[in-house]
Amino acid sequence: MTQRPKTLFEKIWDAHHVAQTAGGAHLIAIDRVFLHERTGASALKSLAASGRPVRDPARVFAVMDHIVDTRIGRGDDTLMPGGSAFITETRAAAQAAGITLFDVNDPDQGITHVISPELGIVLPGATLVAPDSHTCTQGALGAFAWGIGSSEAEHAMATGVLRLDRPKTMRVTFNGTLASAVTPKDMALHLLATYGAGGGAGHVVEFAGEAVTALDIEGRMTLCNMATEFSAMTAIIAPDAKTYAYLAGRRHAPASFDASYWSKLTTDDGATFDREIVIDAATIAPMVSWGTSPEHSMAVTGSVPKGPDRAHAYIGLEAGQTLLGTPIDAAFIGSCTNARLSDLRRAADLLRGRHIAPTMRKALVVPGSSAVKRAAEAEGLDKVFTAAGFEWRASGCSLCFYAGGESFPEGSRTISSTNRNFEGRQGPGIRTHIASPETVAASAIAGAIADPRELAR
Ligand SMILES: CC(C)[C@H](C(=O)O)[C@@H](O)C(=O)O
Ligand code: SF4
Repeated sequence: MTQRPKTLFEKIWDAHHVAQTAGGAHLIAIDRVFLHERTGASALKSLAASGRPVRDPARVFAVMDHIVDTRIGRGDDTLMPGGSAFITETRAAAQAAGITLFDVNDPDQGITHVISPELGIVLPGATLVAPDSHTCTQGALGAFAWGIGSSEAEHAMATGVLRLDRPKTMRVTFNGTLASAVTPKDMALHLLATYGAGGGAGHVVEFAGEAVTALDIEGRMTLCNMATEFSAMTAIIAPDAKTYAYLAGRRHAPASFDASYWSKLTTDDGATFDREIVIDAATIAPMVSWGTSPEHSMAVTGSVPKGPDRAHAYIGLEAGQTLLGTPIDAAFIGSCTNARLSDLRRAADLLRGRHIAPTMRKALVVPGSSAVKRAAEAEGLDKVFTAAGFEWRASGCSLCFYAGGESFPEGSRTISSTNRNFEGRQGPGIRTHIASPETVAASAIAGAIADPRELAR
């Protein structure tokens, strides 16, 4: 009997399906749990308080990324008022639970979704959960990886399973080839601008097509990172030879990949999705957000569309205005979206021998992990950034989100390689424009929103 064709997601789901409850929910086996200090300590503490151990500590990892101070020479002190408690409590709870902790000054420290792939913790065909909405990033390795709440994290650690309603499936196919200076960030913003921030609600989104296969693993992570901005449960990309080459030799990855199993981790011909979207990659331009939702995004050369009045009022841009040439005060290159080595290299390529505009009030680069920082320094990228007028920091989430301490100068209009441009996301009153690292670099040089293609020529 031939088997019904299955999507990649269905194969991972079926392989991890433990049972179905009387109410119709499913119990899914969880291979890895990843915690960070912003939400992790509460899950660990609540578990300990209930007298239950972590069922299998070897499958649970924690890192300090959200609250840590990214100024060089840090300890447990942080700019967030009261923030040190997140760090010290996570450390104590992680040690008591016997899980692996990447502490503040650990050489493997970094943003959760950067270090999990870097260390080979997330694997093709595996399930991974973390109490963080951008866990979808890790689907780029071919895992079913999704963000959960703290109480679900507690449940997963105690039992090794989670209760789920079966998500719907969607395939987003990017056919053709990206134009030069167009990046995975632009693909994500194009998808959001076209189909809306609610477009993926309730779905596991498989990204497929030539333009996705052509991406390197770091680019695939950028694309998957923004699935949560699309309201998707998560995203996934079929693993291929690039995935295996990326993972080879990573500390927690298996010594070899069994081709007979791993090569089956693809969507079968004839498998069906609840929804399909097809995009011609060649039509995508460098994108910048104009408003206060990632769906408020547009081609950098376009004019601002009519959106909600409140978004126009907050961002201070009218419908019909061009974005190009809009003065900016600050620039940020960082986050789990766009702070991997390839991102820093591409931004540095544009900044080499140039300087940010004298009107810029703050510009900083925060590497996605301590390993990325070391690798960038070994290539001299830190020198390129500092010579261009950027601050060079230690790794962490930093100004991707406002934790209550550091922000941009009051009233700043900021261009940022991050994933969220909500009101107040980077600090009270801060106006955020999200874009690729190339567009951030080009705009910092111009002191105004700029088209990276102009510099790349
Ligand atoms: C603090 C954390 C729970 C949050 C998330 O879940 O995404 C943060 O990482 C973010 O990007 O807003
Ligand atoms: S870098 Fe930003 S988006 Fe990513 S986990 Fe940290 S705060 Fe969230």
